Amino acid sequence: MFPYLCKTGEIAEKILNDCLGLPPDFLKEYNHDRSWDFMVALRYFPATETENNGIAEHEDGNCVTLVIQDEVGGLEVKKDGKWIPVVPAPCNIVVNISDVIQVLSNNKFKSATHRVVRSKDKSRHSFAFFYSIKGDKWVEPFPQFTKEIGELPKYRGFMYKDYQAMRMRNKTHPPSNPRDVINITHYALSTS
Ligand SMILES: O=C(O)CCC(=O)C(=O)O
Ligand SMILES: [Fe+2]
Repeated sequence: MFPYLCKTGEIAEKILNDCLGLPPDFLKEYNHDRSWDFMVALRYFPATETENNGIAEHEDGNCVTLVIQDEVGGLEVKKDGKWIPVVPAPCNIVVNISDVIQVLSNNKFKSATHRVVRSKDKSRHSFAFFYSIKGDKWVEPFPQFTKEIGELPKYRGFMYKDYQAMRMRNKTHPPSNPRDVINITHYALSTS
């Protein structure tokens, strides 16, 4: 399954490359190492009377995420402030844009805000495949979305593994104030 999802990630990356108007294979050449890709198999127990949170609202920190969910559903994506259920269908793979693409494209493409809501009486199963980039890759807005079009970068550059380490720390040492959870805005620059 893993090699097929790698391949699917490459196809999604190619489509994004073309939709962003980048030269052919530009993203592929930037992201040629697959060693940081990983996958998780998740099980969500049924909601209780008082609690239905599966995974709270978040954006993924990688490049592109592929989600395969079972027929129970529960994945939701936020659009214009509203939560839209991603209705499960056999053989469907959900493709979520994640933070790296948001930064490289200088916000032209937005990282999908999503969450999982647990169903009342059924367990839910899903696979999430995180198509990533190499840890020592430098991430900053591409010139095609900044100086070549006269726009200021909306993020300062960073090493992918440093961002991942901070996200991991959010989990191992959750800050007491949710405001202090580190996400991609940590690297945001004021452009005004
Ligand atoms: O289980 C799912 O459908 C999504 C999981 C997810 O968003 C994540 O692991 O980041
Ligand atoms: Fe996610």
